Amino acid sequence: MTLYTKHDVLIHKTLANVKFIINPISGSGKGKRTAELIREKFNSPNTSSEILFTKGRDHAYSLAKELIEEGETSLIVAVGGDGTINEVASAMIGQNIPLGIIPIGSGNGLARHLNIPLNPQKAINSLYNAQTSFIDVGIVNGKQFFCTSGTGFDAYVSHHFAEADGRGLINYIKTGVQDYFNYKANKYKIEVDGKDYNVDAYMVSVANASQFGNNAYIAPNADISDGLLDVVIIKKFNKLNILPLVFKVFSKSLNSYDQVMMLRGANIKISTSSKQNKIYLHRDGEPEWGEENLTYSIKNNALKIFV
Ligand SMILES: Nc1ncnc2c1ncn2[C@@H]1O[C@H](COP(=O)(O)OP(=O)(O)OP(=O)(O)O)[C@@H](O)[C@H]1O
Repeated sequence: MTLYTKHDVLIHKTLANVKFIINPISGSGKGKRTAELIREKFNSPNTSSEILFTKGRDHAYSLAKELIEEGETSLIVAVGGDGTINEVASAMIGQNIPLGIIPIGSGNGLARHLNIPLNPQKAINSLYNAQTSFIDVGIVNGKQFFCTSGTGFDAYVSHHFAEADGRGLINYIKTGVQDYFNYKANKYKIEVDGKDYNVDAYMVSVANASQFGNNAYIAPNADISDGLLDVVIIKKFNKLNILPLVFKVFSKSLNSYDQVMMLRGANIKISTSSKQNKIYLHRDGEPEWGEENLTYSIKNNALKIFV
């Protein structure tokens, strides 16, 4: 007689009807190969699975929305980078169906934070050992983010990266280096849970997870289910001193850099001024335009995940 544990039963139920939403252009384009690996692994008669490819921006959101409305899916797996995860997860907030992740993006910040394997085969296999948990959802001006958001230099780079010829880490570094010498600091008024700060800064990041991706730890102590957002302000500094800053970002020690200010709170307002009346913003690395006043809040443990 076979004895099944509670965990076996959970896995069996969650993998009974799995839908994979794949972004074919994420990262360096591993989508098609990952689809083959999924087909090989999910070919047992006990599980039903389907693979859907996205066709452009926001398509992952509408695919996930349709799957939820149909009501037959037991698990939706986002196969892509942070932008794809953002679209799929935005449709799944407050739902009972959990989100799985197979990271094939350029930065994979959320997947790295959650310790999901970056090798597609290992990430697929890890679904068979996954557990259900919940993470917070960040909101900026009414729209969701799950990893990081912010305004200033990181948002400026995200706009130019979206226009670059290719994706992947190398293109991201090229864009960042080109932008670094053009970008100028701005004055910001930042309110965190009712307390005001006035700063001259290169960027103001708001983090739910600890990193942008590629192990660039912008908020090394961020906790993804504490109901709080980490606000990281990189104040104006001598641009020639970039190397110690970069070193601290990649060694998880940005909090010890003297031109960095770290705050934490649930309700955050960021105000600045710009000649165009709109400012560079990003949500999970995807470029957007924000108004001169940004309002951030958080929904505690509003997304069910299976990782
Ligand atoms: N078929 C498609 N063609 C072009 N763009 C697409 C397609 N499907 C989705 N997109 C868009 O691709 C963009 C990038 O996706 P994603 O974030 O997954 O990859 P990435 O940027 O390489 O990884 P990361 O965010 O981890 O750095 C998103 O804006 C998404 O909406």
